[in-house]
Amino acid sequence: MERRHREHAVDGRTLHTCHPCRRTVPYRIYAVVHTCGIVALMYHHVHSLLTANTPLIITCLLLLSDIVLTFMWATATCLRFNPVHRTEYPENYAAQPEDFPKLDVFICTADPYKEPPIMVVNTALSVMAYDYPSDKISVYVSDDGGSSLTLFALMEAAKFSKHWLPFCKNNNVQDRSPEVYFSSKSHSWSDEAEKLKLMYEDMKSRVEHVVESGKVETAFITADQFRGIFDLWTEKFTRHDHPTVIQVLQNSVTDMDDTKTYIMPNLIYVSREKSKVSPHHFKAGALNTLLRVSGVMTNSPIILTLDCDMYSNNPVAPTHALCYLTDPEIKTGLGFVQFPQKFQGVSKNDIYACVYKRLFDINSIGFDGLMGPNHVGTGCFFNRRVFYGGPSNLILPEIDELKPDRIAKKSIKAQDVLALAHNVAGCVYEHNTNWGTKIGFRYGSLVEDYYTGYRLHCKGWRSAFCSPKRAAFCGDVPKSLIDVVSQQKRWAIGLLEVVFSRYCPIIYGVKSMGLLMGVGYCQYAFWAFWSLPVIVYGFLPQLALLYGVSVFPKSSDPWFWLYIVLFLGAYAHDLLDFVLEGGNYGGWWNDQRMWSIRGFSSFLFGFIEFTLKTLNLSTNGFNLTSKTNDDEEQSKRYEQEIFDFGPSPMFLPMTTAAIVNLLALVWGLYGLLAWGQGVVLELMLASFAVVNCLPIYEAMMLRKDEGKLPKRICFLAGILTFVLIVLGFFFLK
Ligand SMILES: O=c1ccn([C@@H]2O[C@H](COP(=O)(O)OP(=O)(O)O[C@H]3O[C@H](CO)[C@@H](O)[C@H](O)[C@H]3O)[C@@H](O)[C@H]2O)c(=O)[nH]1
Ligand SMILES: [Mn+2]
Repeated sequence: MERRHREHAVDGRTLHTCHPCRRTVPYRIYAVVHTCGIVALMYHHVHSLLTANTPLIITCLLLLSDIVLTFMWATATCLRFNPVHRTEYPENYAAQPEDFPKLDVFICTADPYKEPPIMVVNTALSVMAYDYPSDKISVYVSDDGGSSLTLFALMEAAKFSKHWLPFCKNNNVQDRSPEVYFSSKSHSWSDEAEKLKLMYEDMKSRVEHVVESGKVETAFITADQFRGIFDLWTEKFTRHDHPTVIQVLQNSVTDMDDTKTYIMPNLIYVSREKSKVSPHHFKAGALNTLLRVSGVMTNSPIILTLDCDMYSNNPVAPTHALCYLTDPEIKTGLGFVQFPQKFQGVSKNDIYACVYKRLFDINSIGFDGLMGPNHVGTGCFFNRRVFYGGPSNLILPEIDELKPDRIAKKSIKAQDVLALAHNVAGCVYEHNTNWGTKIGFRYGSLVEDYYTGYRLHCKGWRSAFCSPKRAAFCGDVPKSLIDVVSQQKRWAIGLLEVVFSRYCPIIYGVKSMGLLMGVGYCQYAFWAFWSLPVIVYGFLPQLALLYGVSVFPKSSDPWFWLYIVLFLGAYAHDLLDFVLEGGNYGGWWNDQRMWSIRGFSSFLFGFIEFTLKTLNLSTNGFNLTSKTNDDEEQSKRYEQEIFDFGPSPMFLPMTTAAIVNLLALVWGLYGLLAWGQGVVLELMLASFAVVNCLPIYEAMMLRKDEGKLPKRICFLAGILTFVLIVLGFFFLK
């Protein structure tokens, strides 16, 4: 069989190759089989609707759920249509140091207490130390928390970098986040390393001390040039209301290490102006400010965006991206190169399914065979031009200094450059401009990453997925269930904002990008809709079982087998996707469990909050995911893979479902033994749910630790179960 293997070479040297996954053809064949199964199922539903031998409400709800499942299956199938794997050969990238393009790195942080400044420091250091000409790198840190603590930490980072960079480059260190390097046990320590370690610990304790004490004491400021800056933090300065602060902490033109051998990259602290009366558009707003500030100062053609918790783990990551971004054959239409988010410190079987294998790996290679992966917010190299209109229609910004192809020649410390930088970071700057609508990161959704990437694809830009063997970017995962479900609730709301906008992928997306890309994007957009089938299948058949009503075909009925085949097929397919992309079985099991947990919590509550927001009954913003884990008990539970619940109404529906399923199973088994007749499918479903719910029963009854399910939730779930059973009496009997 013909295998389409594509190879891209410049001057006879291969920069990257792309080949289709081997599973493509079997997947396509199976897709046809599964489609036939679904058609049959729909026929069956319509038939039961017409002949009405089960209560109407049951058939309707099941039909509706199956329509959602079918739609979601179709979206997944689009992304299984042509998955590809790419490889880059950074060693073949032959540019001389002076010919490397300039690179602007954006790092976002927003709260020194949820995102410890020492973490921001490590992220910044990891990119400053890239194997890349240092005079070409400019690191911009956006601080939406407007915190002097973060600024102080970055000053310390600048000082430490003068030792850290030479050390990494002389010793070819691979872990360029000092925290990771110094806590790893896998290498022997030279004297030099020991000395540096002390220096790092010293810096870390200073930073942590300052954060703890909540303010920067003058005694801590060692460099005279920075002494006056902290005076900006007056009484009136709050995180929601303050002037712009832009501070050049390191300048590649003047700063070198102590031995005067290495040039230091630019490091710039930016905290945009905030005022309670101007909307600031969360992260998208922060990134747009950085786009303009960096545009005024360095205007590099290539931009890397990072969240403060994603340090760079691979010193040649930028060269991997350059293999695509500088390839003359594809570069004009190439908008961005996306790396997957990878995580460290994940428990053995990833209990909360936080590595998001489907999101970051499986779907990405699926998209990559079409127009390219969606943007996931961090670890992404952009072509600056992408933010200014489609590949062939440039939209000019309001001032010449921001034109994407302008070459910035002036010093970043020049008075007029700094003045303009302050101006473009002001909170009224965007009024009556195209920022957020046609230029820059797009506003209007809490998932600005998904939304912006989507709009760029609609404009005709392509992207490439780059996943080197040594992970390029690593971050932390949330370590308690409440953090996980809250994060995903925010995502669900953001995605619903896209669905109910004029840019809904099912219409606008399909029109602009074609069927496969458009429907593929729906996989995320319609995420919250999963809650419907999850809830219906989690309650309805079980309640019916309690009243002896059978909603599925009996085991003697040929339709019975259709259910079995569709269920097994869908789950086996999912498992296969997972394992072929390097997952383990335990991880898959937890992933599918988290899927149903999300359905009962994040997605359901996302729907509710989105509705309230639309009706103007509530305003909810961007709730940061906490990145501190100083709760030792909690960390221990995470390592041991014990669920950590805690008090939240989001756990109520799933606790109720756990109780209902257990009751149904017991009742059904009793029926089977007592009367020798059983409703097999219902029983199978309930047992599957009960096995999935084991940690919930444990957390309700057997545990005493802080992470158990609070009594109040168990009690309410009991009441809710009772209510459902009573309701069932009226609707199902
Ligand atoms: O007003 C804000 C809010 C957030 N952030 C930054 O946004 C990033 C992501 O926030 P986080 O709380 O870590 O959210 P996650 O859910 O972990 O992030 C995922 O989802 C976000 C969209 O909801 C994307 O922006 C992220 O890249 C993606 O990793 C962090 O660096 C924050 O500092 C800001 O700069 N300003
Ligand atoms: Mn994050």
